[in-house]
Amino acid sequence: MKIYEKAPAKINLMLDVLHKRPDGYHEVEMIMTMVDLADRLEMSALPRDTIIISSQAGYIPLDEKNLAFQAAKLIKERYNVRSGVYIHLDKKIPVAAGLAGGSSDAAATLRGLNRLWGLNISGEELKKLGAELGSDVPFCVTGGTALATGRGEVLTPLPNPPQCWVVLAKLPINVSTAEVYGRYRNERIEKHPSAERMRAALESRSFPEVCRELGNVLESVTLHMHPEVAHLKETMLRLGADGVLMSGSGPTVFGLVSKEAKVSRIYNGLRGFCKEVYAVRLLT
Ligand SMILES: C[C@@](CO)(OP(=O)(O)O)[C@H](O)COP(=O)(O)OP(=O)(O)OC[C@H]1O[C@@H](n2ccc(N)nc2=O)[C@H](O)[C@@H]1O
Ligand SMILES: Nc1ncnc2c1ncn2[C@@H]1O[C@H](COP(=O)(O)OP(=O)(O)O)[C@@H](O)[C@H]1O
Repeated sequence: MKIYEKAPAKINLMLDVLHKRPDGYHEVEMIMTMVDLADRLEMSALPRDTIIISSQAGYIPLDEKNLAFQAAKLIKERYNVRSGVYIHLDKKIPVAAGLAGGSSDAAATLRGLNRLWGLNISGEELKKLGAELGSDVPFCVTGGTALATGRGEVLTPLPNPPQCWVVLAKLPINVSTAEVYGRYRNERIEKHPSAERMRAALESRSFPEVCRELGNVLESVTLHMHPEVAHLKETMLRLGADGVLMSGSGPTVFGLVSKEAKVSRIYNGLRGFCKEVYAVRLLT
């Protein structure tokens, strides 16, 4: 039997950092949603007690460093599963981009193996397992749109944003999430984004208000280290995007666009100097 799971990318509509915790993580307030840019996972049972990962992407680890491997190992150990699994990852989400590709693969592995091995693990339990793998994994288990607090694992469902186009652009820069959080300083932020106001914008289903409330305090770190990301943001706005923001710790920048007619202009304008550009819909 083969099980297929889709692992979509997330974007952060707002991200605020409250303070650093004694455990080294940062207390955050984020509103996240999914976009229709997804990895695809194929899982099949193996008679031998082993986990094998393959991928068409040459640039991700295929051993125990892979988050899908870690998810499979965790579920096997916790539920005493003796059979093995072969997982093929068809990677479409750019890696280390602020789009939670690895986290979404881990979440899809948890969902898929729950089905493959008939374990009947509840959604709540899958989220708890996910939190052991990474702060963004619990959100990726359920998807939709949510307010994430704590270190990202405490979730409150919210209404989806009004449907629109999302243009994503990633410069060939590597950004480490740990380094960005490590360099973050609260006192450098003039105006923090507001989870309350973004929530109100989502509840009133107002696209202009969603665009107005976009904000991410981690931009203060990544844009300082890589000024070309700020240039990318400006270009996207100039080309006509309705709202523009860096996702997560970056470096991917996304633009929200309501009118389809504008999308190809923005896409083509960006392709001039950025190789990785995607035009997708929100996953609502
Ligand atoms: C910034 C965000 C925004 O959605 O996403 P990405 O840019 O990674 O996609 C997340 O907070 C990232 O979540 P995730 O990528 O799962 O992080 P983890 O693996 O749990 O942690 C990686 C490292 O980031 C730091 N970290 C992460 C989360 C958090 N709330 N505080 C932190 O300080 C810690 O140094 C940790 O060792
Ligand atoms: N299945 C996976 N897909 C992508 N990256 C993975 C995976 N497993 C482990 N990684 C590693 O996780 C790191 C973060 O990748 P990713 O989740 O794509 O980024 P981000 O946290 O910025 O959204 C990368 O350094 C990558 O090598």
